[in-house]
Amino acid sequence: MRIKMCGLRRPDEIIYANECLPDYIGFVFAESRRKVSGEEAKKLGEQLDPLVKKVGVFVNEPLRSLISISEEAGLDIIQLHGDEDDEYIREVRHKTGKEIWKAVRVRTAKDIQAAQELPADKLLLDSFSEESYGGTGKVMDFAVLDQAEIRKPYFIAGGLTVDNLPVILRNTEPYGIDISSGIETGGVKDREKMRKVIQLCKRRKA
Ligand SMILES: O=C(O)c1ccccc1NCC(=O)[C@H](O)[C@H](O)COP(=O)(O)O
Repeated sequence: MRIKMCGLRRPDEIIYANECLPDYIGFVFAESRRKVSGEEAKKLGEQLDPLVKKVGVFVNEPLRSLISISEEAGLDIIQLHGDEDDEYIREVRHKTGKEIWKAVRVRTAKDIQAAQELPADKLLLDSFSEESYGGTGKVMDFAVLDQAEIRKPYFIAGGLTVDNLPVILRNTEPYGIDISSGIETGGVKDREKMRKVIQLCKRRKA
């Protein structure tokens, strides 16, 4: 199972990622306390172990700006976390040639069914919140996953922590997990929590 750790924005957080080697780290380019610029992401990415892929998280970003950030930061994958539609996603693929993940803020199974008709490669199933598009630390209702016929590889996200991961992993079969708030203490990434998440997921792989 793949692991994405999202919202890294400080050099020490990159050091922690290099120590524990998640499959992906995410840079948030949307409005958020975790927001980084293309230039900051480029500098952080230069310190990152090349084994770890860089995912850029965007919310309804104007296409030109997304392309320019993607090039500057040397992103491997584009994660669309807003209300991006079929046409926009096709344009992103055409202009960047990158793998695309579409985030779904899940309320019902219908949200998932609708999103999997979009031309994205993978889905990232996140909790719904009125306040923010993502990174809320809110857990979704995982029962919804059983009501949807999910044909694309998907990540589960939203409020995952070292405490709830073992139970969630026992009851779901995702392609990967995505975690941000749950590996933070006082708003910054926590080396020990990052290490623990990797340990828990490896245990599941075995
Ligand atoms: O992380 C953010 O601050 C953020 C802001 C706006 C849009 C998306 C954002 N994050 C996207 C992610 O992929 C998060 O990892 C995902 O929402 C899960 O976050 P969390 O519940 O904090 O683990």
